[in-house]
Amino acid sequence: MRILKFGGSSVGTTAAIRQVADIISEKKKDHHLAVVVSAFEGVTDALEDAVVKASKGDEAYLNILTDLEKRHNNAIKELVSIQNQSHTLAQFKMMFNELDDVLHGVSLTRELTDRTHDFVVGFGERFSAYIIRQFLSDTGISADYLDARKVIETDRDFGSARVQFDKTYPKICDYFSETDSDSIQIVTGFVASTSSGESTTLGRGGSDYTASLISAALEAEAIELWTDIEGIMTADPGKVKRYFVIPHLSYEEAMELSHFGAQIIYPPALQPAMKENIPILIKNTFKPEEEGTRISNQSIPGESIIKGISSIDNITLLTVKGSGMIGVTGISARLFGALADAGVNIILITQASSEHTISLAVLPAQTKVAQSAIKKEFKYELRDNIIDEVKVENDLSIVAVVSDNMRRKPGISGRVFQALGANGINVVAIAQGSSERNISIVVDRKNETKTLNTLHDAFFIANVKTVNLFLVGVGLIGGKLLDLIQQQAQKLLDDYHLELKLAGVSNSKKFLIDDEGISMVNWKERMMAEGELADINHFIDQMSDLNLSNSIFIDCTASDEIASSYSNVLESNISIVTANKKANSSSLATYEKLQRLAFKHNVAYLYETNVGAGLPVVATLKEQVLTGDDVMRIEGVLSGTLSYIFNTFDGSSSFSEVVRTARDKGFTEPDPREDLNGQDVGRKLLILTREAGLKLEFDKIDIQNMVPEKARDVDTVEEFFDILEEHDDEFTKLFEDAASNNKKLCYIARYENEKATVQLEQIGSEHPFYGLDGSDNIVAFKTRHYQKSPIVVKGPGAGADVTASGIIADILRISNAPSFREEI
Ligand SMILES: NC(=O)C1=CN([C@@H]2O[C@H](COP(=O)(O)OP(=O)(O)OC[C@H]3O[C@@H](n4cnc5c(N)ncnc54)[C@H](O)[C@@H]3O)[C@@H](O)[C@H]2O)C=CC1
Ligand SMILES: N[C@@H](CC=O)C(=O)O
Ligand code: NA
Repeated sequence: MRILKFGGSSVGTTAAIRQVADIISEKKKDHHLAVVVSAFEGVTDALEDAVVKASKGDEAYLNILTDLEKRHNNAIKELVSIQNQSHTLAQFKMMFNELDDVLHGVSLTRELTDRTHDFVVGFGERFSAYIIRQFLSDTGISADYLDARKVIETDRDFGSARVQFDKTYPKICDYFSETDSDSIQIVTGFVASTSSGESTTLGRGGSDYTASLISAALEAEAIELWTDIEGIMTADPGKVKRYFVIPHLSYEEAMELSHFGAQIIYPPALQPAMKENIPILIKNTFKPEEEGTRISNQSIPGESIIKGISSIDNITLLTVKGSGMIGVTGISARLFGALADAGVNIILITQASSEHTISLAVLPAQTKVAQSAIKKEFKYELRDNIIDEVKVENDLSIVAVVSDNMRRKPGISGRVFQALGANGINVVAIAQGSSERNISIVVDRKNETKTLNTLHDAFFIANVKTVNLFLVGVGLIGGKLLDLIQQQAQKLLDDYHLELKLAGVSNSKKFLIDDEGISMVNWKERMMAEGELADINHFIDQMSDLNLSNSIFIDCTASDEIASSYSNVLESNISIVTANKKANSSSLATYEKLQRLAFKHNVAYLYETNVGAGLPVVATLKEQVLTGDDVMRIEGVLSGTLSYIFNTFDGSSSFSEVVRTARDKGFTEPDPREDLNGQDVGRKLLILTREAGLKLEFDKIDIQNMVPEKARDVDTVEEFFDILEEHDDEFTKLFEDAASNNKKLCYIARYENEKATVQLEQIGSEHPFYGLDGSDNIVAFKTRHYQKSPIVVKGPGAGADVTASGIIADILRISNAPSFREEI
């Protein structure tokens, strides 16, 4: 025997009821069935509303009745064949009249007892079971109507009646043994009756309870709870987008998940079935082919370590502490006794190992009651100051990670806290259930969703992890970055389960933030249509308000303003990847502050492309320093633009033309004067010295400026080029001078013996930099470990492709942090 139960949404429309009939006729091929049904969706609430209104003399209850009658009559007309319709309508009318009479009585007496209330709200199930039974018979499925009041007996505590198991089970057994087993019993959910036949109801989870009782009495092989969702999810779909259906849960896991907010089943209602080890299946009426969730004591092979993550979004934490708590036996017993007496429901308890403090979580509505219960119980201890005033912390959430496996697998909590730390989530309190079946974490309410997502990503690693990108500056480099991400998207997804999502974008005119993601193809049209006026502070505020896990801020501007807002980004626990050199080359204090902030907030601050574009220059130097090496000299060609210019310029075309070509190839800064005046190279040298641990300021670098005086202050780049043209001959002369010495021009940055210089030099063929080609950069680090033969990094050091790939490399460094992908 299998017990099927269809909830309100599964019988909400006649189309749904037809679907139910299909499921039943399919199932009955292989099983004996009993079917429990809820009232049509919304009917119980309507009955409740009507009876309350009637008791207040509000005539509007009559309208509710009219609607209810119409709805059920229409269902009969749509579902039941013509020849059976009038009989069914008449039978229904009789039941309905009974309801009508009671409500009329209530409206006259203006009195609503729990007993009448129970009687009225149970009508919905009687109506639906009756109509469904008629419909099934009509379609050729042999079915009987069973009013559960006949078989389920409760005490007389109307409103919260308790089932009398010793009476109920035999009644169910007797009833079923006397019925024709080929006929399916269509049972009214939710309703029961006292020994003298007065109607009662089974409370929350009512129809589930009915199914559970019948299954326990008949020792059914399984219960199937048919609803409008596909099963129990790994997390609340409203908060975690990448949830999925949990294939299997133990009874204890199901209870634990429900305790912490997953409202799919009401475990007390399923207790009778669990006691008899009857498997419970959660299935979707509208997608019957889906597997759903199975709750049983038989685990399935290959189950994930964690089953689900749930949360309670608003709780208050009360902390009791004081010297009077140490080593005094019975304090917790008194505390919890007092709270129990006051009717306080304690959701979570943690005790410091020092025994000095006990914290407990309660629902906000119970804070006051709990506080005064504690005050009363510890009146003398409070007076004598051996227990402090109760500390109250509001606006907190509890997130619980649930699994049976915790008892067997070490390291789960390590993984939880590593993932939280990596996302800058502050943990207010921690508790592990005594069952060792859950770890509960108390966090600020504003971090609830982020915590859920972070943990979901950390544990369900077979699933995709999303990294949320917030890009500021979509010019040459930013634009190329978006192209490259799209190009790599499939591979990253397939090989690394990584989705790079554009969650925010800004150019100098507008910005747009959308946690659902912004298309990397038509971001611009959307941003210009829907976006707000560009404002970096608003951008950062909205980005941090979203509080998404795995967020990275990417700066592809050359802007000082953007650079000066990095500290706000890091303080919002968001990592930064930047191609912009302005922050790292401003004051030493700023550089150091940003490093400190990143460390403090446990986020990444990466800027490989600041020097040598995609070449691994910064990373190489960082590693050397971290391994204890000392940098003695830094020497290099650090400008792709200037390298290209002096590798190409041979007098055959004018100097200004070569500079234009460098710009067109995407090597130059937005303003090429920044390259020619040595500022860009100076910044890079400064950044390298800082990475090497040297404390240098920009003004200590001696820089040779190659921009003609007249061109330095003109407003536009075009004006600059016009003036540069006038000076072409001077550059030709420089080239010819060098050539006459068998040398070539090379713009070299150098740091040695506390001296930093950036200058144009003539170098001969013996010089290691002589053979540079195109936009090549070269940098040589002479260190204590590498004195005779310095470490050299060489290759194209400017251009959109190499720079964009360098930025992606930084993004991947952050995304693949161990907390995200580590297996236990
Ligand atoms: N071109 C190259 O080979 C390399 C460039 N870089 C760096 O990459 C950065 C970008 O360079 P490009 O893309 O060539 O410059 P670009 O001028 O093509 O793009 C910069 C974009 O940033 C936007 N922008 C400026 N201020 C803004 C603000 N306040 N808010 C939002 N957007 C703003 C501009 O409108 C422009 O579209 C620069 O910092 C550059 O030094 C780094 C390594 C190599
Ligand atoms: N303009 C720069 C670009 C890289 O930082 C260069 O030419 O090297
Ligand atoms: Na680099």
